[in-house]
Amino acid sequence: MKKYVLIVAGGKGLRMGGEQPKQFLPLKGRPVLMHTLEQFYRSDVAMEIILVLPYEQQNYWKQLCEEHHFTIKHRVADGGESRFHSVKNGLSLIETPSIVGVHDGVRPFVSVDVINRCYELAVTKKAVVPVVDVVDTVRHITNNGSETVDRSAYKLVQTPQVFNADLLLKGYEQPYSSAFTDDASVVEAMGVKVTLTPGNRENIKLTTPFDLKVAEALL
Ligand SMILES: Nc1ccn([C@@H]2O[C@H](COP(=O)(O)OP(=O)(O)OP(=O)(O)O)[C@@H](O)[C@H]2O)c(=O)n1
Ligand SMILES: C[C@](O)(CO)[C@H](O)COP(=O)(O)O
Repeated sequence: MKKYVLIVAGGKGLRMGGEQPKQFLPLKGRPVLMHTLEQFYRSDVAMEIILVLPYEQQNYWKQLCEEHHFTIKHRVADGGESRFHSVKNGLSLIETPSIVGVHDGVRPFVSVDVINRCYELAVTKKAVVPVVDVVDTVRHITNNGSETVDRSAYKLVQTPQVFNADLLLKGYEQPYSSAFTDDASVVEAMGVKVTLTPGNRENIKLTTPFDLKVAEALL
C-alpha cells in the first residue's frame, strides 16, 4: 500500500520565541526539519513526504536545502491558521487508497522502529497513535484544590499518528474544533477507535528553549 507522511511545520513557535522559526534551528549544524524528514526516508525510501510550511518560509527552506545539499525528495504544502488547517492543506495532496501519517516537524528524534510499527499496524487497525508512560505523579485540579489521580490511567501522546487515508480525509471534513489537539482526536470525533502503541521517550516535541537543551544532550 502507498505510504505518505505529512510533516507539519506551519506553526508560529510562540513558546520557543527567538528570531528563527524553531523548525529551522540547527541541530548538529543542520536544521531540525532535515533530521525529521531523514527519519521517514530511513524508514522507507518510497514513502511520499509532504512538508507543510508557512508560505512565507518556503523560499528560505529551498535555500537551506541547497546550502545543505539536502536531496530527500518531498513536496511542500502551505501552512494553515491552526495545526488542523495545516494538516488539511497537506491532505489535499494525497491520493487513496493509501496509509497516511501525520508527524510534527519539530519531533526530530522519532525512531525508525516507531515509524515502522505505526505504519505496519495502521494497515489493519486504521488509526494508530504512539504513546509513552507518564513518569511523574499527576494531580487533577478541582474546584476546592487538587487531588492525585491514578497515573497508570494516562499516556502521553506523540506523533507520527498513522491512519487509513480515507478515514483521515473523512475526519478532516468535520468543522474545526479547538478540542482537536491532534489527529487522533479528529477521527475519534467520528466514533472511531484508536490503537495505541509504544512511542520512544526521546521523541520530544521541541516546544520551549528548555527542549533545545535536551535535544543537544540527545545528539
Ligand atoms: N498552524 C499550525 C500550528 C502548528 N503546526 C505544527 O504542529 C506541530 C506542533 O505544534 P507546536 O509545537 O505547538 O508548534 P507551534 O504551534 O509552532 O508552537 P506555539 O504553540 O508555541 O506557537 C509543529 O510542528 C507546528 O509547526 C502547524 O503545522 N500549523
Ligand atoms: C500532536 C501533538 O504533538 C501530540 O502530542 C500535540 O497535541 C501538539 O500540540 P500543540 O498544542 O500543537 O503543541
